[in-house]
Amino acid sequence: QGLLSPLSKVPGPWYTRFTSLWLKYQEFTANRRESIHALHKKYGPVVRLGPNEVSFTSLDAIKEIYASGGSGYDKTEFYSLFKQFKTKTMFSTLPRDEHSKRKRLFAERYAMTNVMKAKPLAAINERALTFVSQCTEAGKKSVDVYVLLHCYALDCVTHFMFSPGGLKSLNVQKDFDIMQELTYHQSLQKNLLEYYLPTLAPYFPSILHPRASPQTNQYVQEMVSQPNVEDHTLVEKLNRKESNLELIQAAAECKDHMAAGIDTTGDGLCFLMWELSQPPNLEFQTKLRHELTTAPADAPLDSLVYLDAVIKEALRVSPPIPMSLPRYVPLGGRLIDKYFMPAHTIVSCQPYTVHRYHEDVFPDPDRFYPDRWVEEKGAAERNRYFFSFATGGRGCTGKNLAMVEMKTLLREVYSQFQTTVAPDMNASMEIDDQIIASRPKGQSCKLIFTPV
Ligand code: HEM
Repeated sequence: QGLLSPLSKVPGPWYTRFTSLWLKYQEFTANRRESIHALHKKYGPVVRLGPNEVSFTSLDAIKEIYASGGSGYDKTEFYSLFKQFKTKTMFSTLPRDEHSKRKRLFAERYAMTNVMKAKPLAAINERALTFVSQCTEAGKKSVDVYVLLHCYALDCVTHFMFSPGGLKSLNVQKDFDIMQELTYHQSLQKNLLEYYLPTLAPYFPSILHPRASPQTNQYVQEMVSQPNVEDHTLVEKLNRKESNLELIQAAAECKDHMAAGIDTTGDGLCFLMWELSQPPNLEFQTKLRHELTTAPADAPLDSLVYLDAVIKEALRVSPPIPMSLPRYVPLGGRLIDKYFMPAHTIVSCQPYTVHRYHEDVFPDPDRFYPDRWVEEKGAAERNRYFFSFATGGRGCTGKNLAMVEMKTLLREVYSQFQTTVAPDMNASMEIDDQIIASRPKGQSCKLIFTPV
């Protein structure tokens, strides 16, 4: 099969024709993303990862895999790992038709017009001010922003879904416990075992099962049956009769969005503030502060172009979901980047590599350099290659919410403070891969906030 397969023309190490053991080894040792990236550097824009798996980097491949026909190809069983309360959610629905029915429920809630309504905005603003007051209170002492940013992201997303029942983990201990339950866990290998041995998984001893999150489960279940929720919230929509969801399905969706919204936004902001606090990058902070302090107080978030550039650059260099987003080639097979892929081949692109491979689009790609986003020349091309939120019908539902959360917080912080790396910061900020997302390895990022 190795030599006769239509995939035999795809470049890659010889052993990938015969076995997927190499790839599985990289996955279990949390090295999948880096090793795929190294293969692309050695073999080019298309590489074979295993007998039935190929990785791509080009814009044509991205469009074909993730956006052809609107939602691109079906997801693989990998996504079944992301069920909640043993129930399928929009994210873990594999076939595209079934997915688009469910998606219709969410589109209006996550649209910018809903996110920007007075009530959801007021909740985000209030949380950003609480974040800032904690930085002020710390005075000259260091602040662990890794912790606070996860609290901020959790508080914002739960307010959006459940107001008035949103969490206040930034300043309420029992809510903080929920943030901890969701953030500090190590389930990569356990999730992979469940993925590769699905028939044995029910018989695993409990130590091999991914983490449980009892406090979160209880909170979400209480929130979905909460009376008198505000009009803009997600749960208000999910609980409508015409939405046709059982209570457990609504709870599963909400828990999924909570999980999707905490580490991504939290880690994205954390990598961003860490980058901005590096001594050579303080000049970018100065430019950002200039934009924020010279703009009128009521300037719309979208008019702050340098703020947008800083966020895009942070999400480009350290995408919170940096790893392959696997899909199946549909019946009949498809031609992708001139290679014929038979039906059911697993194909993917990984944001980490998409953002680094094309040096004509992103010169000096490992460097954090926000100014590249404000250059007019090449702007359309850069935006086309920006893949942190994926693309097409299965791209990030929460993108608008995440952008508004990030912009609101950064506007508050960088118009009032300069941040620098704290002398007692010794945790690693290396990208540490989880099952699909990543996080800073040391799970701590200490900065000093100096009022300006
Ligand atoms: C900086 C922050 C964020 C980043 C970088 C991000 C990134 C992504 C990416 C790359 C995907 C596609 C994953 C795949 O195809 O496997 C995705 C999907 C998704 N995201 Fe986000 N996300 C962020 C914030 C959020 C927030 C705040 C929410 C919700 C409140 C959210 C909810 C979702 C949902 C529900 C999906 C599944 C969409 C579907 O299956 O149709 N995300 N996100």
